[in-house]
Formats: sequence, C-alpha cells, structure tokens
Amino acid sequence: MISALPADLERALNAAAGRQFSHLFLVACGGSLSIMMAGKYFLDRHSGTFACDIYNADEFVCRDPRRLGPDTLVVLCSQTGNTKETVRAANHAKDRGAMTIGMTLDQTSPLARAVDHPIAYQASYTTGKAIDAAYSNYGVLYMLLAGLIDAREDGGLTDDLLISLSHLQPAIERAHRAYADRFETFAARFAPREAIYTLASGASYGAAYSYAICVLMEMHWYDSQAIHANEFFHGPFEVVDRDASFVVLLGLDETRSLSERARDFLIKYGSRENILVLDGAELDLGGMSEHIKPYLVPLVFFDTLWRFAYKLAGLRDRPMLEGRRYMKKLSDY
Ligand SMILES: N[C@@H]1[C@@H](O)[C@H](O)[C@@H](COP(=O)(O)O)O[C@@H]1O
Repeated sequence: MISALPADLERALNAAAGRQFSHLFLVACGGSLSIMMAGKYFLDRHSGTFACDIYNADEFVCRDPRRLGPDTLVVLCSQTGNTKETVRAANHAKDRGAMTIGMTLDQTSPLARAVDHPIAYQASYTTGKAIDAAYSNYGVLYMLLAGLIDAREDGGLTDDLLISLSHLQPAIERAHRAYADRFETFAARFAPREAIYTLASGASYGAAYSYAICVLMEMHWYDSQAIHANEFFHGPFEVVDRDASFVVLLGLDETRSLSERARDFLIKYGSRENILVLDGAELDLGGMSEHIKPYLVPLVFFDTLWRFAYKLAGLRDRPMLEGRRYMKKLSDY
C-alpha cells in the first residue's frame, strides 16, 4: 500500500504552500500534454480555490497569457526532459516570475535543470522497464494536484488517491487479460485499414488524444484523430459508414453519457465489428475509491491500448518506436 508521497513531490508541495498562487498552468507537448488534459479534469472537479489552463508548450510561450506572473504556478512535463519547446516554456515561465515544477524521467535533463522543482516519474513505454503505474506520469501528476488542492481545501483527496493508486497496477494486469481476445480479433480487422479514429470525453479524452497522435499516427502512420464524443456530432460523424473504424473509450466520469451517445450512433450507422469499445464499467477496479476510479480508468485504457498497438504493429510489419521518419531522426526543424 502506498502511504506517502514521493520525497521530491513533497518538497515541491512544501515550496508551493509558501506561495499564494492564483492560477495553475499545465504545459507540455504530445503524450506529455495528453496527461495534462486528465489533470485539468481532476482539478475542475475538485479545486474550488484555483483554476487551471493547459497549453502546448510553444503556444504557451507565444500566447504569453497575461495572467502568467509571480502568483502563478506552472507544471511542465517532458518524458525525456529534452523537448525544446517545453524547456523554453519553463524558462519563459521563470522569466515571468512564476514558480515552476517539472516532471521528467531524467533528473539531469534540460527540463530538470530549468525548473525550480524537478519531480521524477516512471515510464515503461519508452524504457521497456516494468513499472508500477502509480508512479507513472498520470499517477505522479494526480498526486501533485491532489496535494495542491488538499493544502488549500483539506478534501482528503491525497489519502483516497494513494489507496486507489495502490490498486492500479493489478487492475491494469487484469484488464490486459480481459481484453486479450478482443484485441486479437480487432487487430486483424484494423490492421489493413487506412484510418482509425479514437473517441472519448472527460477524463479519458487525453488518452484518446495521445493514442491518436502519438501512437496511431506517429508509430503506424494511420490517418487518425482524437474526436471528442460530443464534437463528433458537429462534423466528424459524416465519415461514418460500415467500413469506418473507431476506438471508443467509455470512461466512468460525469461525461460518460456523451461517449455512450456517440457509441450508440456508431453501432447503429457503422458496423459493430469496426467499433472497438473499451468500457470502464467492465473493468475490475477492486480496492479503488469510487470517486477516484474515473481518473484512473484512462491509465488502464492507455496501457492496454498500447499493447493493442503492438498487435497491430505485428500484423502491419511496423517497428513502432523505431519506425519514425522524422522524430529523433531530424534535428533541423
Ligand atoms: N510522440 C511523442 C510523445 O510521446 C512525447 O510525449 C512528446 C514530447 O516528448 P517529451 O515527453 O519527451 O517531452 O513528443 C512526441 O509528441
């Protein structure tokens, strides 16, 4: 059972407690940006004393929100700690007098050196090392946000979160087993397709965003997009026909009905065999607190979908991480 926050995170929280910040900015790029979307959902639901915005790192620098200043806190995330836009955003925030916290795997990286308070987390996607998902990017971000909220509102969020995170990794392992046959079947159907869309809402939208742009596009070169479950009805649903392929993430948060409506439309006007539905309600999340479950479901979705991506890769003869043409191959862009 996890009973305490990691020491580096605790130090950052103590430093934040000494600053009466009025606003929080969550800043990153790509997959690291996607976790901020879930973080904002968590904050929107629980924080009554400060609000937050999320920004792509370069947009943050160029837009330069007028509110950014000494009474703001900026949380950045970069897995490698090398993403130049994110490092630039950290420096920009510091120039404006904001307090900065940077989440990264590498505590010697440019991001770790640029921020006031670096915080470590674990990742298996890029390192291949097995981890406890409690200490993944999502897990550590939620710990940080719960700590920030509890420091002002004493909602007991951190205790509930830590108990729930203790049960996350076993829930992920169970989900892998539960989805194995479904993924086998859908991988064979989706592998030859040109386009796959991923649809979600609320706390799960970030997982859909990351899956669409960082996995299906970046690793597989599919035509792909994350579609918000209600925005779906404001344009994208015109692509639906019997051949259209969709991944639908049905979360457990307050926006679930939005995704259910889109799923029902897809099943009615598309073809059920091309709609891969992952439903938080079918997961065994034993041990987790009811009100924390909705925030942890996206981690289960993303972890299991990552395995689905490898199944597709096997059938499509794609090398996943090593198959990029531009990222980490070119530097002059
Ligand atoms: N597809 C990758 C993402 O997976 C990664 O998150 C992002 C930023 O990288 P980093 O997290 O190292 O800053 O770059 C790309 O978008």
